[in-house]
Amino acid sequence: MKILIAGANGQLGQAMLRVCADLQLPHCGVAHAQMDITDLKQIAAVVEREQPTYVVNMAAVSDVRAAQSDAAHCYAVNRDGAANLARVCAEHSIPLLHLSTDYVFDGQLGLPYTEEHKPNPQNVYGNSKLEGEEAVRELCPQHVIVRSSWVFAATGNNFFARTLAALQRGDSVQAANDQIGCPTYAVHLAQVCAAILQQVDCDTDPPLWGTYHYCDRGPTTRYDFARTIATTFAQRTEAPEPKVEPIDSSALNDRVYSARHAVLATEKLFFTFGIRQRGWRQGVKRAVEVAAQHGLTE
Ligand SMILES: NC(=O)C1=CN([C@@H]2O[C@H](COP(=O)(O)OP(=O)(O)OC[C@H]3O[C@@H](n4cnc5c(N)ncnc54)[C@H](OP(=O)(O)O)[C@@H]3O)[C@@H](O)[C@H]2O)C=CC1
Ligand SMILES: Cc1cn([C@H]2C[C@H](O)[C@@H](COP(=O)(O)OP(=O)(O)O[C@H]3O[C@@H](C)C(=O)[C@@H](O)[C@H]3O)O2)c(=O)[nH]c1=O
Repeated sequence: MKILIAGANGQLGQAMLRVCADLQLPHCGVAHAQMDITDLKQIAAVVEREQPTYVVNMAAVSDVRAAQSDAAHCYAVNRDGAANLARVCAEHSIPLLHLSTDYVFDGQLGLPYTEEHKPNPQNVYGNSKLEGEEAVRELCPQHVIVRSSWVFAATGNNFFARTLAALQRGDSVQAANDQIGCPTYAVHLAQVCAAILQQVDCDTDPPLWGTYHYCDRGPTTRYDFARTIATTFAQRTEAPEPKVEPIDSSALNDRVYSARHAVLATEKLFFTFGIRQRGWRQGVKRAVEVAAQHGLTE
């Protein structure tokens, strides 16, 4: 077994490197500078050189607002880059594990989304990820697509890290209380990806190819998520708890943000692979600890 991780410098890529190292799974991480997934020849060369038995695609344009203002670049990476990886994987009969998002759904259902629900993306990022999924399904039959949501880690461009940075500066935080979803700790999601590959590697019959949902346990609002970060931060630093204010998404004055209810149902993953959800609050504790080790003001 050898896992090639594309997008290895991202928040999920970094978590995957750590999890593979902890589990002693042979792996090789390639960052954007080493393998640009928009370049088919570069992918082919890296695959020839590294001879992986699995490829994991953690490379993407994940900044939802930037995607909206540069759609061409977003489609080039999230759709065409995914298609390039799928082509090379299929040519070498290498299974591809590809990451996708709750943003393929419109967030209007009011119930957890299963893998059977019809996607209806509402922004460029969500649409580019849906078209990336479709390319993977069409071009690489041996695939696993994992959709997740609200991924966070101690560092990187994510809601957790931005909120923690604001709290450290002593700024008050406003967080949307009309967006419901499931935060997911990057390490938990990476552990799920590793567990899936380990089971696929057991050569199960029938094969387990397809689309699965994973998010951490416990639907919540952005407001409650931010409050939990604030409480955990205050406990860690023994400082008074900073103020977090609930607001409507409409008050953020950005068309990309709107009220949504996008909870992913994870039963298919459990019944197929036996993988249970971890709690996101446990992830927040861990991420605050990790941030502290990297210089959280105390
Ligand atoms: N963040 C979230 O909340 C969620 C993310 N996902 C999905 O999970 C996956 C990982 O996301 P996440 O780790 O959060 O995102 P990050 O933005 O943290 O990481 C993405 C990585 O991809 C790299 N990258 C960008 N363009 C290319 C390219 N053309 N070729 C190779 N690498 C490239 C980036 O490098 P550089 O910065 O140098 O360009 C970056 O290191 C993505 O597929 C995303 O859609 C799914 C659900 C939720
Ligand atoms: C600026 C601001 C934003 N918000 C909210 C609005 C918005 O939903 C969110 C923005 O944070 P993020 O950029 O982390 O969130 P966003 O870009 O919406 O996150 C998404 O990222 C992509 C990659 C995904 O795949 C999704 O699952 C989801 O996690 O925070 C506040 O609550 N308060 C604020 O002051």
